[in-house]
Amino acid sequence: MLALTIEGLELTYPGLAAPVLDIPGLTVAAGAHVALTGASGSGKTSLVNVITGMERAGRGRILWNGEDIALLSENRRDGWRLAHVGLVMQEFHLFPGLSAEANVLLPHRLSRLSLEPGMRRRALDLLERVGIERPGQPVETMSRGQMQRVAVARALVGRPGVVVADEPTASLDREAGAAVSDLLLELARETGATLIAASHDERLIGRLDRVVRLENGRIAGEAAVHPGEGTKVAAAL
Ligand SMILES: Nc1ncnc2c1ncn2[C@@H]1O[C@H](COP(=O)(O)OP(=O)(O)OP(=O)(O)O)[C@@H](O)[C@H]1O
Repeated sequence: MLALTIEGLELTYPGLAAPVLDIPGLTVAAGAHVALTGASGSGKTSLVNVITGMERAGRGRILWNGEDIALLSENRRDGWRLAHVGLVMQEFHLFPGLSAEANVLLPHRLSRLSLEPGMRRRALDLLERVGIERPGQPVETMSRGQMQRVAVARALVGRPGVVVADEPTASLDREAGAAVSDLLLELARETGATLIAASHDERLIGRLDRVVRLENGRIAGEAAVHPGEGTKVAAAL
């Protein structure tokens, strides 16, 4: 499990008057379950991109268990991400022409000569737990909600130290959204993974233990959440 410390983060794009992210400091304890909330355009996806090393900030330190990923070369950052981060992005980045099962295993197949023992069994188990009945189905023939569930299974198969999810329930109906939230939380607990989820979904936010709200790229409020009070806390921030 990984702890995150952000120091002096600034992300700026050319042509914009103000930084898209301006976060002097933020810490997330190892094993914490944190919701990132905020209006559309407040910087949630940008923050997800920076903390996972997909975007390099102009300024600041992004420390995971003390290691500043901002200092790593692109190759080393890619390797670090594969080893430690389970990612669920808004665009799922699944490979058409491959089955659900092959998509779940693909990042690990690409990085290693052979899969770790048990990985294929775990992939099938995760797909079953997210309600994918046909693991052999090509992903391009799946509904958006099914693709989202495949992306969640892919993020979790390698038992990452941190799971970072950007709107992981956005394409799902109530029932499927609840199943994906359950799975994210169950697996994070099982493996002790830190979970950071950008979300508008009150049912997911309500089950995490801390809410951080962004406004114009800045932290506008944060609070611990007691079981069952997430919606109230998120609304009050
Ligand atoms: N490559 C870019 N160049 C310029 N501006 C950008 C770029 N990427 C993001 N932005 C701007 O940064 C701000 C934050 O965007 P971001 O996608 O992080 O917001 P968000 O909170 O995730 O929004 P949503 O909830 O709609 O996904 C927005 O004003 C967006 O237009």
